[in-house]
Amino acid sequence: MPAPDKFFKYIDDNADTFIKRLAAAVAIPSVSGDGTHRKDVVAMANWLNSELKQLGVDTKLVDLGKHVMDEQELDLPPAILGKLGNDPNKKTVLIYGHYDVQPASKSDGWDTDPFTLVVDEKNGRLIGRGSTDDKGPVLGWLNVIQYHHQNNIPLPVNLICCFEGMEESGSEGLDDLVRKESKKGGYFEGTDCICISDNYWLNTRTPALTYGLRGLAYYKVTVAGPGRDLHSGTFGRTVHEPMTDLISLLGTLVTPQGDILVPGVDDMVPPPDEDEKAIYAGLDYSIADIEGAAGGQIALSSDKVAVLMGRMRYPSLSIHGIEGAFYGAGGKTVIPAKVSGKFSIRLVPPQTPDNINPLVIDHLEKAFAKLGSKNKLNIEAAHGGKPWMADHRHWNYEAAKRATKIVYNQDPDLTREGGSIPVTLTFAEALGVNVLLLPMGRGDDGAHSTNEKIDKSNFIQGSKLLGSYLYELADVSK
Ligand SMILES: C[C@H](N)C(=O)N[C@@H](Cc1c[nH]cn1)C(=O)O
Ligand SMILES: [Zn+2]
Ligand SMILES: [Zn+2]
Repeated sequence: MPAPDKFFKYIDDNADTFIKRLAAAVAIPSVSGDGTHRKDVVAMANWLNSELKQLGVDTKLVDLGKHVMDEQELDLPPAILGKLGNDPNKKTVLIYGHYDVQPASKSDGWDTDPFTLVVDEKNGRLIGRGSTDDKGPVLGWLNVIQYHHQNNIPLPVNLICCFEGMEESGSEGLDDLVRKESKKGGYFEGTDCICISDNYWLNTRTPALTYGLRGLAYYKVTVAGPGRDLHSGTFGRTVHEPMTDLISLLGTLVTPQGDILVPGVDDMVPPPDEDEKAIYAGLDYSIADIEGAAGGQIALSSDKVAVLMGRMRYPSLSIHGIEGAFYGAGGKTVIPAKVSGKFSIRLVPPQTPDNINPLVIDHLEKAFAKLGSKNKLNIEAAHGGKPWMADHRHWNYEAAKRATKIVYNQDPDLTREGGSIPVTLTFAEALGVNVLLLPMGRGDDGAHSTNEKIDKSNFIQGSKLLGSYLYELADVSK
């Protein structure tokens, strides 16, 4: 049975209430990667837990223990597990999402306060940190549940929820929980399939179903020598400078064309055959889409297939920042005593952090030795995750395809995502069931960036899509 018209109408009629709830979520700065915000991440967990309870979901908060971040021991934010429905005649779907966000501050270049949701009526946009990644999609599920709860209508499937607060910082603690609860008698027992709404369409017009994610290996490389910051007039050309060493090292990692210079990394990936290239050629995507989303005419190639392969099926190496460097206004003439470069590699099969880390460490050590510097080098392999691919011919995808057709009157693009959701593979392996990624937002949403947004239509139609997917799931043959 398809989702009833009443459901679609309810979502439209309650759009303002849903946007208010999104505003309340965005207002909690649940930045997992910054220890000073840990209490906000926990506040966000409590808020989400209470919203779920009010909607009739039977929830519990699970303590994930402690971890060390930036030399500080911190409590991990809890995972929220929830259940709604327990009918043995219905399929059981596990939904996952995250309630933490990337850091954001007005000084990064936001036009408005990142933690105040701005409703831009003129352009139909909801702007704020987490609007598309991943508070909007998580609340999309709540919108669906609210319709059923308020109207006393059972969901067409049994629902198991798993929401975490550390996804943007390596999902620490979650893998163990997922493995434990996937065993016989565990909380996730009986799961037939999984759905994750935490990525984006390729463009701004075509809905997508996603069957692959890149993995991630994140590094912090530190160069230190002087006992404190130095005057460059007094010490310039008299000492080995950490910043000069670090910049030289970072310069050995990747070319401006994106080729990875760490020996063995690019070579690990087999080239595509003609059939695979045809898949990329068939996707609704253009150079204007990537340049529009990037906000500049800066694509590495004018060939759409090459650009798509760079995002979906090749590894990439990005340099993110330098800690300890002078970055303020004015012309401070300092030699920083200790600087840390941060970079990451997005991984594709057969790459994993375990087989990539030794290559990166060996390369950096050799490159540093060549500098002949007396400074000290420290390399930290921080968080990471393996890449993931699913069978997109599975009934889970069929249900999502039908739902997309109903809500958007369009067939979805079948995509592989360039980003990473580390726990996806853990769920797939631990439960042995199919995982579907069902994105809500558009390719130009600016996740992780300044002025992150979700279009109001994506939030509202996306909520209909999630609900409709549950109805199609109930119908589709296993
Ligand atoms: C695709 C997902 N919404 C996402 O943004 N994942 C992050 C995960 C991550 C890892 N380190 C920091 N964040 C990503 O792909 O960067
Ligand atoms: Zn993210
Ligand atoms: Zn996300």
